[in-house]
Amino acid sequence: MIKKIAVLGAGTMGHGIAETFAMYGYDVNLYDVDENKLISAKKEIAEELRLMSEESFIEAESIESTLERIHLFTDLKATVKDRDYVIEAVPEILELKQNLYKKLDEYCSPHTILASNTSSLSLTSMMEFISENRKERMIVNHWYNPAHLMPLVELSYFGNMPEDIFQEVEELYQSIKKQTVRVLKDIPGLIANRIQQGIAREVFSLIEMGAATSDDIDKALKFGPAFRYATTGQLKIADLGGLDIWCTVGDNLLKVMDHSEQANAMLRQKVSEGKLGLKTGEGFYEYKTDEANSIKETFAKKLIHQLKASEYYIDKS
Ligand SMILES: NC(=O)c1ccc[n+]([C@@H]2O[C@H](COP(=O)([O-])OP(=O)(O)OC[C@H]3O[C@@H](n4cnc5c(N)ncnc54)[C@H](O)[C@@H]3O)[C@@H](O)[C@H]2O)c1
Repeated sequence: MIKKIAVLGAGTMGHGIAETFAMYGYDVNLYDVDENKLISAKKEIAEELRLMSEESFIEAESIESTLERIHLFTDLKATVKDRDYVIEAVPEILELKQNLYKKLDEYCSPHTILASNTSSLSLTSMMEFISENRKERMIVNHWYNPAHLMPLVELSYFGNMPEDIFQEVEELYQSIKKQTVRVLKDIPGLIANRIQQGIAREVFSLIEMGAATSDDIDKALKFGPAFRYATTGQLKIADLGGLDIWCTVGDNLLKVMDHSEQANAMLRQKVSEGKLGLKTGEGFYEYKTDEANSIKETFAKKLIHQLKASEYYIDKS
């Protein structure tokens, strides 16, 4: 049974993953090569817990004990030596991850399960230098950002891991109230990122052709397709509407929609001009320098409310 967790990399994803396991009572060792990252991660976790408590998602009294369950490390061997489950959220560089797994294979106990939060690297390539026995205990567990608020975790189900070990991982995620899905093929981007890129490609194309303002395109998504996607999903929606209708509309529309195989040209232009969004004050919208924190807080609050609402429609089967 998985009890002791290690999270490697305390950045955008790692801090939120550590926070989530600790919120649900797990003992967590959080490791980073940069000590400053560990310090800022702990501060960020405390802030996020405060907001969740203000929004009545967690009890205020639980914050201190949650923080006490997260132990900070800069020594990899010490981080993982007694751990049952280790999840890595280090930068998306294949060699870096391969080297890390080589060390983990050596430092971890034979029963330890090794998971990667990779967004785009194949499990097969990350496993290249590790022992055959450990390959049975390696898995991709892809979380969504922000990790402590987004329910989805995609689990690779590629056949390398025996069923009983896989079920242990699934049960781990059930115990922290995540919605897992099994991804059956080792494909770049797994499932959710591919769907998201498909939507983003058309959204960027619509703004490029001047079909509507940024605000109206976002509203069309939020109050149109995304509104029902949150509750029902594309395939069930297709069934509800009728596959014949989807077939006809697909024939009419898909040929006039964006087919490009690269990132959108207008998006690339904005990047080259340094317009990177909130962090530089301009992207598709403009931002005042002092409003970044309140925008992020409002985003997090909305997700907390969405998370509470999802109790009604989440798949409990
Ligand atoms: N950011 C996202 O939205 C997102 C979403 C899902 C998955 N991911 C994936 O999660 C992983 C981490 O992404 P991130 O956005 O959190 O990155 P990040 O840059 O925010 O954090 C990475 C952390 O790893 C640390 N690090 C660097 N080398 C290390 C090493 N050898 N050992 C331990 N720590 C090391 C860095 O100091 C940093 O704190 C990547 O594989 C990424 O593709 C990211």
